Amino acid sequence: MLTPLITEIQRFCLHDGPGIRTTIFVKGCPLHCPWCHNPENINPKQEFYYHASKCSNCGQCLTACPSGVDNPEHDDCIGKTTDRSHCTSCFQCVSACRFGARETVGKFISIESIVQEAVSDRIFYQHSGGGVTVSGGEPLMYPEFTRDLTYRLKVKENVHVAIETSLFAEWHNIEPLLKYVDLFIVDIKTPDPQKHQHVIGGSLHKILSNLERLLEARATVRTHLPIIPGINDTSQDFEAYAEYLGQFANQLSGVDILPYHSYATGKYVQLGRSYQYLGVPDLPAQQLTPLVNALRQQGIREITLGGMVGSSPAVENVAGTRSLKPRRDYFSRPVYSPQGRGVVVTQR
Ligand SMILES: C[S@@+](CC[C@H](N)C(=O)[O-])C[C@H]1O[C@@H](n2cnc3c(N)ncnc32)[C@H](O)[C@@H]1O
Ligand code: SF4
Ligand code: SF4
Ligand code: SF4
Repeated sequence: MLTPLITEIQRFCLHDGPGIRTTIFVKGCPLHCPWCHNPENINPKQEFYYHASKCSNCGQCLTACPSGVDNPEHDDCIGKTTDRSHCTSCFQCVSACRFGARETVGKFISIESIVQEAVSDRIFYQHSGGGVTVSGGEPLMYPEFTRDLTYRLKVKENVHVAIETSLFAEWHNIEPLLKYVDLFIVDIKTPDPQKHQHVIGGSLHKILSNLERLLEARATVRTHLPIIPGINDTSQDFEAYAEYLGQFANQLSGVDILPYHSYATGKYVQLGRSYQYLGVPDLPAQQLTPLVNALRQQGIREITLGGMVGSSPAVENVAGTRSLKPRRDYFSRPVYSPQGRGVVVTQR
């Protein structure tokens, strides 16, 4: 069985499905969305973060590195650069660093341990209608692992299971999950097949065919539409999305519009990678009103800006994208949302 490295088991998540959830992030993805806010989950292998704020410039990592990064032509700590082309991922620099400025990303955790950690928050799931979400990276890159994990969570532990996926996978690896996954959250990154192939690196046809098969099988499905400047933010894109999804208005449980945000910029730097969207401002939620209207006209059951939040998807019914109010989450902390994150804008 191909087993993924895990980058995080994140508790008390409010944006990855209904209620309070634990989200499990697997490392590895067959696609490469250049705006991805989880860049640490794209490469399936272990990497390291370099935390500049903790670095004392002691140079121990350079001395420890066997791969020539302490060669005189490299006059600086490799962690500070975006060029790790000489790096062989031996992580001797991580061991050498006494200041915690270098940190490995991704570790193997047994399915038993993942399940144990996830079910420790069962009480919160029960009170909020939450559960566990498998995300990443791409869970379907590890079909047997995901099948085994969701089987144990659903059948043995009886918790609500969601999966966040691109659906870029073979149907025979998706079908077995129908028994164990309560909610499929499916990302449609552009309605344009050519752009999908060239920018993201996978077939849109395969993804949509899998989506339609899930709907035929009567799975519970929401779609995520990440709206990315220069990729899928024109009125033609919005119309294409609405026209396609409108065919399934009665079958989809909802559509979540995710405005582009740049909060992962720092992670790209820490991973020593360049970020193609550097300087691109976050997309204001107001700009997405035409998409909301186009989807609404097609009769989509529920539309949110930013995804589901809190104890129930039906948390609040806000008439328009402008009337964004602070809300209260499960622990009565106000949830302010400049982008309209998690606001249900329409429900039928
Ligand atoms: C990181 S992906 C992981 C799961 C799966 N690989 C997928 O693409 O759905 C989780 C969600 O984050 C969204 N996302 C990624 N980068 C984003 C960004 N910069 N702004 C807004 N949403 C983003 C994706 O569109 C997807 O809905
Ligand atoms: S060993 Fe750690 S603290 Fe010292 S230079 Fe390298 S990263 Fe910075
Ligand atoms: S992980 Fe890369 S940078 Fe660090 S010591 Fe090994 S080769 Fe050098
Ligand atoms: S498919 Fe998901 S995890 Fe993979 S690069 Fe795109 S957004 Fe990131």
